Amino acid sequence: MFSLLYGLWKYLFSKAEFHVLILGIDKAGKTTLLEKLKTLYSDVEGLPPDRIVPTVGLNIGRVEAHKSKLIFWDLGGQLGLRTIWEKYYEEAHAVVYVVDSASNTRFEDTKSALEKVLRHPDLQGAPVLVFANKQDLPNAVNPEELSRFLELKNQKDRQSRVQGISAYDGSGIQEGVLWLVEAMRSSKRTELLQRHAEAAVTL
Ligand SMILES: Nc1nc2c(ncn2[C@@H]2O[C@H](COP(=O)(O)OP(=O)(O)OP(=O)(O)O)[C@@H](O)[C@H]2O)c(=O)[nH]1
Ligand SMILES: [Mg+2]
Repeated sequence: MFSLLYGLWKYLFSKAEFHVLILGIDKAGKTTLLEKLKTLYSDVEGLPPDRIVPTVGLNIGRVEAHKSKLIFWDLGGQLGLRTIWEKYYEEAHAVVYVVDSASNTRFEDTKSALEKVLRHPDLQGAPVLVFANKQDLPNAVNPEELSRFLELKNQKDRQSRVQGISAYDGSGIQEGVLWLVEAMRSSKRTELLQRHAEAAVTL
């Protein structure tokens, strides 16, 4: 009886928890974004951009947004560090892929790294939100153009969206996060991860 009531209580009142991977090649602005997310969605003031260094390990940010707990994992994007990304795929509900919209010489690199991420079987069905970052720069490519270049429309088994943002001034971030939470709430992958978690508790 207790477990039934506890289950009902949990269902009604506990907040859904989602793991979100922040990926993208080096210097895209992933850690700057993570720190901005902390400022926007938690009591903790994130680090200012001039105190952020290239990521070698893992940065974690826990925030609450739209009645959900979001745990962001930010990994390093340097070529030699990208092999670590896949260790986190299995447990991720979704991917935020950050692109430096003002660095067109690196668009091919960013596109092939993204394609590799989305091809991986451990990320099957995971919604992907591309943040076209650095929109504050005058030479930034707009999100529509970037979307055409990345050919995300070809993604049949997942929800995807490209959103223009600036991790400096925060513009566009909340709009993107709202989309992401809704996408995760309705995705089959979330159901699957939930079933895995329940099975692990029963064992
Ligand atoms: N103009 C502008 N610069 C940005 C923005 N976001 C990040 N940057 C700058 O871009 C550079 C790289 O930012 P990081 O956040 O360290 O990039 P990263 O993707 O975490 O890089 P790695 O950790 O090496 O993978 C820094 O000089 C930032 O200040 C932005 O929205 N606008
Ligand atoms: Mg970083």
